[in-house]
Amino acid sequence: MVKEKINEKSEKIRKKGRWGFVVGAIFALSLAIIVSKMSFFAYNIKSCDCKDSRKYTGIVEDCCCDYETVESLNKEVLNPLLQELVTTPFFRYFKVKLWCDCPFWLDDGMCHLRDCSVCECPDNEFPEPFKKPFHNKLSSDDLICQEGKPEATVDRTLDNNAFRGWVVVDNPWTNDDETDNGEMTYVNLQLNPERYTGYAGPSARRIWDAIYTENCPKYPSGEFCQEKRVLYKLISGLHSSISVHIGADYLLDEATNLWGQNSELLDERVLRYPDRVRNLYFTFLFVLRAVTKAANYLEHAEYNTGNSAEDLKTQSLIRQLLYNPKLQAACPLPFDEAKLWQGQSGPELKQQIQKQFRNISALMDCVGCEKCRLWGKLQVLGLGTALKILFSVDGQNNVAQPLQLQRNEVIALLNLLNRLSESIKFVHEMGPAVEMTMNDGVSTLGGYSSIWKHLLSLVVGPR
Ligand SMILES: Cc1cc2nc3c(=O)[nH]c(=O)nc-3n(C[C@H](O)[C@H](O)[C@H](O)COP(=O)(O)OP(=O)(O)OC[C@H]3O[C@@H](n4cnc5c(N)ncnc54)[C@H](O)[C@@H]3O)c2cc1C
Repeated sequence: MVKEKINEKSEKIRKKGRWGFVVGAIFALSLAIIVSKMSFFAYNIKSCDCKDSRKYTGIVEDCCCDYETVESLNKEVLNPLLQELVTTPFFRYFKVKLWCDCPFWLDDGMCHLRDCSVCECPDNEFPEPFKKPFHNKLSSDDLICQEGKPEATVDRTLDNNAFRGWVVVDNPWTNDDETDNGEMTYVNLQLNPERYTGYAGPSARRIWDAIYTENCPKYPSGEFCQEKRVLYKLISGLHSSISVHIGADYLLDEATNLWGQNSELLDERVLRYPDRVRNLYFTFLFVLRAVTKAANYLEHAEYNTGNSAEDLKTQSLIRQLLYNPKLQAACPLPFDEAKLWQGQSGPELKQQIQKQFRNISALMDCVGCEKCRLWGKLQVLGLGTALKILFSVDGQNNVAQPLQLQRNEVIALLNLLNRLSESIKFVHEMGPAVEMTMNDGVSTLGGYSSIWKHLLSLVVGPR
C-alpha cells in the first residue's frame, strides 16, 4: 500500500517534471522563433536600406535607365497614375474576339472542350453588349465550357456608356481582325482581373513551346543580333509578368474560396531566374518608350465615352503620365529604338521578326482558357502596338506615314504598361521576402515541425 502510494507520488513528480520540461522547451522554442522572426525583419529592413544587398543594379540591359530609377519612378509616379487610368471608362473596356479559333492545331481537344460554348452556348457567347448588358452570374453552360472552372470564365457585364469607334488601321505586327461583327465582344477588364485560372498542363505548355521554339528562340549567349534578342526578351518579360500575376493572386483554397499569394510559384517560375526578372524590366522600359514616343498622338486622341467628367479625368491622367517631369528628368529615353535594324539585312530581318510576332499574336487564339485568352490577346496587342509605334512609323522624319492607332490598340498599350508596372512593383517590394521564405522557410519550418512533433510525443507518448 505504502509502496503503491510512493510509486503514485513519484509517477506524479515524473509527469510534473515532464510537463515542466515541455513548458520550458515550448518557451525556449517560442523565443527562438521570435528571435529568428526578428532577424528576418531585420534582414528585410537591411535589404531595403543597404544598397549592397540589391540583386538588380546598374543599367537594364539594352535600355537606357537603371533598375533603381525604374523602381522609384514606377513606385512614385507611374504605378499610381496607371492604376487610376485603367479604371476610367475609356480604358476599362476592351474589344475582343474571345472564341478559341486556333489556326494551328484544329484538333486540339483541350481547346474544343473549353470552346464548346461557340456551338453549344450561343446565347452566352454572342452578347450584344450595348443593347443587352450581361448578367453577373455564370450559367451552367458557361461552367461546362470552362471545364467547371468558374475562375477561368470572362465576366461580360458592361455599362451601356462605352465609347464610339475610332479608325480601323492595320497593324503589321499583329494578326487581329478588327472588323466589328458578331464575334466581337466588349469586356470590362476591371471585372476580369488577370490572376490564377487553373489553366495549365499540355494545352498551356503547347502554346509557350510554340512561342519559344518556333517564333522567338532563346538567343545563344554571344548572339549579336540585337533585334532577335529584343523579341525574345519582350516575350520572356511578358511571360514573367503573367506568372507574377498568377502567383500574386492565387486560389489557395478552393473549398473556402481563399485567394492570396503563392510564394512557391512566384519563386519557382520567376524569382529564381534573374534573367526572367531582368526581361520583365526590359519589357516595361520598351513599352514605356513606345508610350512616351507616341505622346503627341496620345495627348490629342479622343477619349470620349459619353461621360464628360470621367473623360476629362482620363485626358488629365494621360497628360500627367506623358509629360511627367520626374520621368523626363530621370529616364528621358527608356529604350533607344534607333539602334535597331541598322545593318544591310535590316529590312529583311524586320520582315522576319514581324512575321514571327504575327504568329505569336495568332497563337493567342489557341489559348484554351477564356480569361487567359483575353489577357493574352490584350497584352500581345499591347506589345504589337509598341512595336508599331517604335518600328513601323518614322516619327518626325516621315510625314507621309503619320502614326495612327486604333482605340483598342491604345487601350491594350496602356493596360499592358499597367500590368508590367504592377509586376515590377510586386517583384521589387515582395521579391526579397518571398525568396527569403523559400530559401529559409522550408528548412526552418521543417525543423520547427520536427521539434513540435518531438515535444508532443513527450506529452502524449509516442504514437
Ligand atoms: C497567353 C497565355 C496566358 C495565360 N494566362 C494565364 C492566366 O491569366 N492565369 C493562369 O492561371 N494561367 C495562365 N496561363 C497559363 C500559365 O502561363 C502557365 O502555362 C501554367 O500556369 C502552367 O505553368 P508551368 O509551371 O507549366 O510553366 P509555364 O509558365 O507554362 O512555362 C513553360 C516553360 O516556359 C519557360 N519559361 C517560363 N517562364 C519563362 C520566362 N519568363 N521567360 C522564358 N522562359 C520561361 C520554362 O522553361 C517553363 O518550363 C496562360 C498561358 C498562356 C499561354
